[in-house]
Amino acid sequence: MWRSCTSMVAIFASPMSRSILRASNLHRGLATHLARASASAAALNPQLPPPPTTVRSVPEVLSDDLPMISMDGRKVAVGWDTRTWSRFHNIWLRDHCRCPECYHSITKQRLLNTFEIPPDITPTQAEPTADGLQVSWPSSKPHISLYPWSWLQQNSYDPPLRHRETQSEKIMWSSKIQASPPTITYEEAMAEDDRGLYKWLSHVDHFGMCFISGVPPTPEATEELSKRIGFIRETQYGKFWDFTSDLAKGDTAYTTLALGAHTDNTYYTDPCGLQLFHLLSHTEGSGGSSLLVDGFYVASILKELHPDAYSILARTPVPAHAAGEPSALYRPYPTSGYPVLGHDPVTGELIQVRWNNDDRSVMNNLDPYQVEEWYNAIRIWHQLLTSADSEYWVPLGPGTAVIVDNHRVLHGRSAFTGKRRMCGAYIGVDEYRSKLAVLREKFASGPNDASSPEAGRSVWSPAL
Ligand SMILES: C[N+](C)(C)CCCC[C@H](N)C(=O)O
Ligand SMILES: O=C(O)CCC(=O)C(=O)O
Repeated sequence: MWRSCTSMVAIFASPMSRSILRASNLHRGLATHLARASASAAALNPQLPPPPTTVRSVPEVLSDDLPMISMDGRKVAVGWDTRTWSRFHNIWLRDHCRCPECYHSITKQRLLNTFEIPPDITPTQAEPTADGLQVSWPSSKPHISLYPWSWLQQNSYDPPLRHRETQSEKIMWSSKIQASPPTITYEEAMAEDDRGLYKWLSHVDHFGMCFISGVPPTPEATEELSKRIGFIRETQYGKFWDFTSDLAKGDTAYTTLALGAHTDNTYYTDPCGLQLFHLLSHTEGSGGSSLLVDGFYVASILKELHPDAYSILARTPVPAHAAGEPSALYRPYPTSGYPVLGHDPVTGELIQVRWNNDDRSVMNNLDPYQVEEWYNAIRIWHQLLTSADSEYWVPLGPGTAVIVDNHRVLHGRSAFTGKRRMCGAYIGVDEYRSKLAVLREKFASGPNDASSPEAGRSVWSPAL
């Protein structure tokens, strides 16, 4: 039902965007159109990171068919097959020795003093063994390092053999996702074996959001649910929030006004990673429906249809502030802010959307020759964000919470009347990603991960 390619796939796309995507055959096409568009965007604007690099895959090493090894004085080359060799600098290999003398097996910290390695260090021997590449180093007392084959393949840099941090599959969505939104039950999320928690965070990782049904309609239960992921991030709004339209805090969220699609915390250097909402009650009035928009989906359409607009949004920093509380005046550092579309400097992939037009400060860093171009770009961005194809309107209610990836999915609400009580919490992006990484170790570690529940995290874990 859902298809994916290496990094992003548009699903639940509507006719307009689907025709674009179908034109180039979804599987390959999306990756192609994203790569092509990022290549064109990068060509337009050198400040953009390079488009995603292509990587080769190599055969798994079998004990009866060990790689070839050669040395040239500065590097050790490993021949995976006749066509594919990886070259590792001697100093790089010595620096990455993970024997108990060089690397703390519990804390996973380097013990070796990198700066005592002679710049021209050269192995006395490098040979293939069933367990990996064994390198003997010259020293007053012999030092032997062993590098597992899978670790060398994972960390090959000349050439790159696979994405170091394989970008997990992002399943992009339009308003069509209302037919079958990612959902888990409260029981699953709270189950102590963490399988449901892993399912929950996997949905968030793939979709950028997930509903939780069957949540007891209380702030206490909602807070406990939030804490299943990690500690709640406290801000000027408090820790766990339980709010209504009383301007208890100096922000329009604490009014009855409509809020357009936005991401929170654009005024922080480090916007929160996740945001959980649970509508506890709404009486004596109407409206207050919730809005969700997949910022990655909209950005992929912007890139395809308006690469110049994408490019200027990817490179123009946007200042922001939270100044409604007398005791607080938040601005990001540097105060010039960050672009609407943030990219991984290594892979060139889109990794963050930062957009809140209400919280935006004075645009006093614009290139005078690009002022109208920037406004044209945000106008197109806004048009795409607010199209019927993009907007997923969902009336929340007691018992159903929703969590969103605040780096990808924009949220908002329609104006309302009456008494409306919303509660929720922020979770930091690193707390979210750490919990997901630990759950992946527990439930999805592959044969090469070298970690195990019994032995614990290996010093060769691909995450280190
Ligand atoms: C979530 N909570 C109601 C506590 C605060 C909302 C803050 C909204 C702020 N304008 C922003 O976009 O970050
Ligand atoms: O009240 C709502 O439904 C959402 C409020 C909001 O957008 C926010 O708190 O960031």
